[in-house]
Amino acid sequence: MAHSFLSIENLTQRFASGKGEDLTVFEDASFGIEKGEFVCILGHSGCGKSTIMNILAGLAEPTSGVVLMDGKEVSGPSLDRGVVFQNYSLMPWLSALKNVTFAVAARYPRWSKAKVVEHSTQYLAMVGLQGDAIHRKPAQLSGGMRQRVSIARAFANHPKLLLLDEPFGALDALTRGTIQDELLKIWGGTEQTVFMITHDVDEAILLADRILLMTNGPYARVAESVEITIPRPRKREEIIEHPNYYLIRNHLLHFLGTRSKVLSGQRTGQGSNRPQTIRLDRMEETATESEDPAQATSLRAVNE
Ligand SMILES: Nc1ncnc2c1ncn2[C@@H]1O[C@H](COP(=O)(O)OP(=O)(O)OP(=O)(O)O)[C@@H](O)[C@H]1O
Repeated sequence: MAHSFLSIENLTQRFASGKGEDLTVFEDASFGIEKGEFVCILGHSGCGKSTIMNILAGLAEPTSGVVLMDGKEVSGPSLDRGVVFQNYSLMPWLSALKNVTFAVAARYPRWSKAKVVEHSTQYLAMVGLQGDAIHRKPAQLSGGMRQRVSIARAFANHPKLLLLDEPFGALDALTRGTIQDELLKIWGGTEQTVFMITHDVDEAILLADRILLMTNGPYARVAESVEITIPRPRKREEIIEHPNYYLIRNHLLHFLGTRSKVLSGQRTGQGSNRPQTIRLDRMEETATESEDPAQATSLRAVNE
């Protein structure tokens, strides 16, 4: 089988629980992400999303299994992988601009100082930060502004893979909406691949090409890969009008509400656990033979 751009192969994570027995967070998890894809992962608290993210970032080692990016094994952090966490992780003693230039200068050591500043300023402007604000230190910025700085910093470095761990979790709904739009705009203009953790079903539908659904832990599984069959560009106000919107949303909510528990702890035996591909598309079905509107729902499950 040809490898994806990002290939997660038989990833297993166990932690010593302190009571003598190990905690198996997930076992033999396998999935791929293609170049340029925007993939979100949804699952209940504790199922292992951040653990997967940390392994992808090279910040943690799995108990067994490998992650390949462009065919090469991921080990240790790299400038090819940009990470945005919920808690901003900005350097408090540097201005917003310097937080970005610091990273850009490390990524492009041969660039002149002027070019580094120009490039960084441009990315800050893309997330709506300009003028006096970019010379302020993180403590003098609002939470939303700080999060914009970390997003600008990550994007300005053109990582091949952008890892976002609940990047908008701490923001109010309005700011969240604005930054989601900015993120889509920047991502749309680049070749970047995005992997994002979120707890927000609507955010995932708005942003993702595919949503990975995890069952509850321990022995959590990435059980499904749900395609978002809503064309881009997507607008927050219009997306809910799309015939597939509630179809997909209900499927996700049902999984999170019921099936994530039912499927939890079910071990599928030996070998890699690949998610089932789910494609829900009312349009496909209505465009073909179905005459009964109640039947005009296509649910195709394809084993990868
Ligand atoms: N270093 C560690 N040592 C022991 N157990 C750990 C460690 N890191 C994570 N865990 C456990 O592994 C499980 C998965 O944790 P993880 O943070 O990946 O979950 P999550 O899905 O990201 O949760 P949340 O949505 O709440 O952030 C949890 O039961 C957690 O307690």
